Amino acid sequence: MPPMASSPSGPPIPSPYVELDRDDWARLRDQHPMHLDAADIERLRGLGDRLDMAEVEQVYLPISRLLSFYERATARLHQVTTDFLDERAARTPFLIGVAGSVAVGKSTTARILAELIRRWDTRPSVELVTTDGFLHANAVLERRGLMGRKGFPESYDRRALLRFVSEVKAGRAEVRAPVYSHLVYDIVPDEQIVVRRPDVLVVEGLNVLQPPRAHPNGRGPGLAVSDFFDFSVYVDAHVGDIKRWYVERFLSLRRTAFADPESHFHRYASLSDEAAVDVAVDIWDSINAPNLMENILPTRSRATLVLLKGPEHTVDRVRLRRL
Ligand SMILES: Nc1ncnc2c1ncn2[C@@H]1O[C@H](COP(=O)(O)OP(=O)(O)O)[C@@H](O)[C@H]1O
Ligand SMILES: CC(C)(COP(=O)(O)O)[C@@H](O)C(=O)NCCC(=O)O
Repeated sequence: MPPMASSPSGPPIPSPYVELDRDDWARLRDQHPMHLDAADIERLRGLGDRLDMAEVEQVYLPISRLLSFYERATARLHQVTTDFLDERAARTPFLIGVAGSVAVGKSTTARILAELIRRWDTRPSVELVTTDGFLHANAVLERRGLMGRKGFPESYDRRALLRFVSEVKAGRAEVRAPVYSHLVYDIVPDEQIVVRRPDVLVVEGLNVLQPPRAHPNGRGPGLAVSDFFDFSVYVDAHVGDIKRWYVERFLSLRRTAFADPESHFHRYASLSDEAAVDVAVDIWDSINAPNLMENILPTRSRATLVLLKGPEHTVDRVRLRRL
């Protein structure tokens, strides 16, 4: 059972979640078909992730089945509103948010969900956008003294991200998103992702479940990106495990991405293991851990579904919102 929220007075508030272990969750796949093979999974798996065929079948196929029910129910709900307004129903994309810490494996989760949805019988068109494209460029972050705060809410152009998501949801024919490069550690000038009225949009990023900001003129909070989500997933793990995955990934990146002279981290390519661990731990402790504790973890309770990973990077338990 999921923990009950404790309150300072009175009986505990019942949790809106039901928590299942992996075996019980796996049964909920029912007859949902598997269309991915080992090569697809290899292609979709991020560096350091342990995703395998069993995890896709036991964890992600039940999610895909649930999402197909949500998608149909959401379309019907939308129809109710347009009928009520006596308007002609315009198609609106189904939006899914994927949140969680740096190095927890959000991008693998987002890619696998996108791929499974593409293979539904209805063959929906699916786009995937990561929020790093909405980070301010390094030049702006430097000017504002925010280079050590990359990934914190204030390091993003939140208005542009909100505009992007709301325009896609409104069914705009063509909406553009900027592109970030992990290699150069900056926004790529003149490059954009063009989103053309997909049936489904997956939005992945650290801060996609952030609550709305207080309005500067005191008129109360405005809209948040998550207000446009029809479903959201938070990828969760113990902070000590995530830190270890971050450091291990940093060590492997020395031989791959950092070896590229274009890489922002190229100077770390030739570091010894000990020195590389020191650098990775320093970046983790000074940027990513405080961001996780202050900004990301507090948004977990806003997710529809929480995937709880064990020390081996595998999803061991699933928590689904039912209230
Ligand atoms: N310095 C880097 N150079 C190249 N690729 C990177 C670097 N840091 C992260 N990546 C890649 O970027 C992707 C997103 O990483 P991250 O934001 O940590 O999210 P997550 O691990 O939750 O998917 C991952 O596929 C990761 O391997
Ligand atoms: C680019 C990121 C902020 C992630 O962005 P997201 O796509 O989640 O919005 C993050 O991967 C990052 O680079 N953080 C800065 C500290 C570090 O180098 O790990």
